[in-house]
Amino acid sequence: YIQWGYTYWKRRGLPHIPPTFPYGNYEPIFSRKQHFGEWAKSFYDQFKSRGVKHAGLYVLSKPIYLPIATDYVKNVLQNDFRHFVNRGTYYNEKDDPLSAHLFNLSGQKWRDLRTKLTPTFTSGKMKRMFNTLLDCTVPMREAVASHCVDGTPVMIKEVIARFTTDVIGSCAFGLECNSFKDDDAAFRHHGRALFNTQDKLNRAKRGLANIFPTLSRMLGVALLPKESTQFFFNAVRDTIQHREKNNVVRNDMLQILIELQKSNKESGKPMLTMEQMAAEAFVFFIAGFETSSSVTTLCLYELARNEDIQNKVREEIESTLRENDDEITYEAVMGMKYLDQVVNETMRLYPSLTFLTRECVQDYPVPDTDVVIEKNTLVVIPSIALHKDPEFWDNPEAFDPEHFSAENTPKITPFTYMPFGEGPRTCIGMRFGTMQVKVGLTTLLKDYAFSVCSKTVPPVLDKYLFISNTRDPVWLNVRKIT
Ligand code: HEM
Repeated sequence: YIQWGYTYWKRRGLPHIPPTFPYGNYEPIFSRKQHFGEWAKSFYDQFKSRGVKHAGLYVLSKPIYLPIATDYVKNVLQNDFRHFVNRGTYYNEKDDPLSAHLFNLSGQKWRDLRTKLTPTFTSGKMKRMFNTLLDCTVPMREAVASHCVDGTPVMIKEVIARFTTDVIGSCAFGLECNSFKDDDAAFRHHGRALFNTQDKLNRAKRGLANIFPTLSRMLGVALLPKESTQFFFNAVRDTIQHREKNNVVRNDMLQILIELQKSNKESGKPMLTMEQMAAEAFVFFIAGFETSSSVTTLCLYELARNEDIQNKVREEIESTLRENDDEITYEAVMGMKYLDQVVNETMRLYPSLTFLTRECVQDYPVPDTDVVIEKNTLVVIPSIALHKDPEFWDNPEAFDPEHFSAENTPKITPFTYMPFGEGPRTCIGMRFGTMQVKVGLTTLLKDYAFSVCSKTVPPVLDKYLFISNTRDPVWLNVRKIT
């Protein structure tokens, strides 16, 4: 029966690599030889060199569809999105209520919630949150300054993770997280717990849930640590109750959820439950702090290795701030063109999600072929492979912000650069994430110069995580600019 299962793609006439029992094509992930994104890239590269436009893979016995040609990628993510509405990630509303958030939800529930939450991230709302975000840069700069005084290298990844935790805690939950004052501050503690890859039981549960979601739901598998679920739920409930009781109004995402709730009530539309509100605030936290922190950290790492590029960004920051009476404003930060190029190039080389997924929700005949992608098939789009494909990028492994210069940007082939995903399910927090990364970089680079030190090692992806988090700490030397 298993052997027959392994002929699935052959029977459909799709190019594939012969699978072996029991892992299918998934052995390098089980033996931790490769990160999932690197694994998907290695197949993309193999098929691409054979001139193949799409292919099939097996995760254990589960068939996976791998589009290679950019028009096929575009069909899945955008043109034929109605066939691929779901992301195919695991959630369990009953046993793991905080997992039922926008990132994981499927079908109509996702559509309804996406429409409701989209107004949270307009540029007007971003401007309203800008000063809250700016306040969070003060302890970050103090932490970096202390290393200039004693001349020790700074573990920049931890400093930035504390900054983004404070930012999201403040802008999503309306709470001061104090990540810099207290090494084990609650939000930072739970943030670490959520990305802890040392817990073997949790790793096994995660693997089971992603490969066999229906069985896992039946078994009541919950992926979030119970104490973290309780912590985030209480934080949201207590804050909402406090605001309602004391008529407190703040410029943050929770306030936007509260206002949404009020307008739903007035117009007789269905209200969000407290669990749903907590799940949304939670996803803003989990999707927002680690992604932005990785991008900022890896950007500083690349700038430390490329002094000329670092100097050029700093010159732009200095001249922009000079023209702006030394004030860091939303318009000043978002208007810097070279900074934008540098951030884009960081996300090309180190996308936070090295691959995107979609689940087929109704049988899909692939245009101009005899192949039909069946309902429930998981589609994997290896964005990192497209980001580094030599057909689309000159010198793809080099950190070169000129890839995004005014001259080169119009030449970028659509669907070969997707740091925030693409199509209707693209990142909802893109504006906020970009703003956060750019504010972090502007406030640090204007006063401090970064360089590599003896402890700096090239970033290696943590193979236990699906997102692209670096396995080792990132150490840099820092010097105050006089
Ligand atoms: C630099 C920072 C960030 C990066 C690189 C990033 C990247 C991504 C990517 C690649 C996706 C998947 C898109 C797809 O499948 O097409 C995604 C989805 C998502 N992101 Fe972000 N993100 C960032 C910041 C944020 C922030 C700050 C928030 C919220 C405050 C956020 C909330 C979400 C949510 C809720 C989704 C799911 C959207 C949906 O399914 O409708 N992200 N993000």
